[in-house]
Amino acid sequence: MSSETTTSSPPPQFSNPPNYQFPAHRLSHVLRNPDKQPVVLVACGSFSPITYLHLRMFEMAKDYVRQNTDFEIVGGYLSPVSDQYKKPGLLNAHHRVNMCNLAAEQTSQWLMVDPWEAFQSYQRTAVVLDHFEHEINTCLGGIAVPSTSPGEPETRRPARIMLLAGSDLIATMSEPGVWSEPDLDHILGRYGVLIIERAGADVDQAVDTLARWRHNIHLIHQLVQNDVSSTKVRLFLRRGLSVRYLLPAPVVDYIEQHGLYMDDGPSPHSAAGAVQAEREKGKEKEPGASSSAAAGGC
Ligand SMILES: Nc1ncnc2c1ncn2[C@@H]1O[C@H](COP(=O)(O)OP(=O)(O)OP(=O)(O)O)[C@@H](O)[C@H]1O
Ligand SMILES: O=C(O)c1ccc[n+]([C@@H]2O[C@H](COP(=O)([O-])O)[C@@H](O)[C@H]2O)c1
Repeated sequence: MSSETTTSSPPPQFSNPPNYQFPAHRLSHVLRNPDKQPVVLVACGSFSPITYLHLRMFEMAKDYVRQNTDFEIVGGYLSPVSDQYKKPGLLNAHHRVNMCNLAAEQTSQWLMVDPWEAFQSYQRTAVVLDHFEHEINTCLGGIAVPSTSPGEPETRRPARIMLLAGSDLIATMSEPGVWSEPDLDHILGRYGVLIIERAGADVDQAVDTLARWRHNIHLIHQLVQNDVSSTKVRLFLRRGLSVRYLLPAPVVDYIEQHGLYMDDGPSPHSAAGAVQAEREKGKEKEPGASSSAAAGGC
């Protein structure tokens, strides 16, 4: 087992949202190349709404990893943040998760959406990465490595969990008071990060400040500059402008169907849509039920 995935601390206790099941339907359970280290990419963010750029981040990371590292990507996850993050423009988690699912299932062969952090209290990114480590390496037992010679038993190798983020996020890591020092050490020292260059964020300065973890920070340049953001998409929608071809078509259709992002906050439309979304899933909660998180086992 590599040092990155070994821990001496006691196993973490996680609280799962009600009826939670870790999505692993697209995880590659067997490593294609036994000489490689399996890696799972995790993108944390608001995804309000998800754009093509969020999806492109994974493709850029895939190319980078293939060309520059000894990793093999075995899974990619979008992890939408909890409603408790309370960022302006943050739509109800049910809608954000639904839109991410539409985008992942209908435009990609390998991306998955983990609703674990979305459907509960706010979880720090360090804890989110620990959750993936727990699900993939403890509960699922890591990734199978095919034997290279006849008679040799199959072995299992822990997947390395890595954060995938835009350079604006890494820039916040050197802003005082945003991230705690132990969390930065945990995220960058233990897991590592793949950073997609983003116009307007001074990535070099950010990485200089985080120099002690430089070996675990991979910078990926955008060869085709794309500065679409969820903020711009929300602005377009408020002004009645088209967002088609900035987002996957099923996401645009979903936004139109539910009348989302027509004003600054959660609109009566979107609130009604959220209740409807809950009903459709047959999981409408009783008042106060949100605190009934289940203890997270395997
Ligand atoms: N155009 C982009 N280039 C590079 N990274 C991006 C881009 N858009 C989003 N990201 C990254 O995607 C992740 C999730 O982002 P988030 O959901 O906050 O999107 P956003 O477009 O920045 O949202 P908002 O505009 O609401 O702040 C973050 O790591 C962010 O840096
Ligand atoms: O864990 C932390 O301390 C922490 C501090 C700042 C931001 N984050 C995460 O970073 C993501 C930022 O998303 P956004 O939309 O604000 O760019 C979101 O998933 C947050 O939970 C996490």
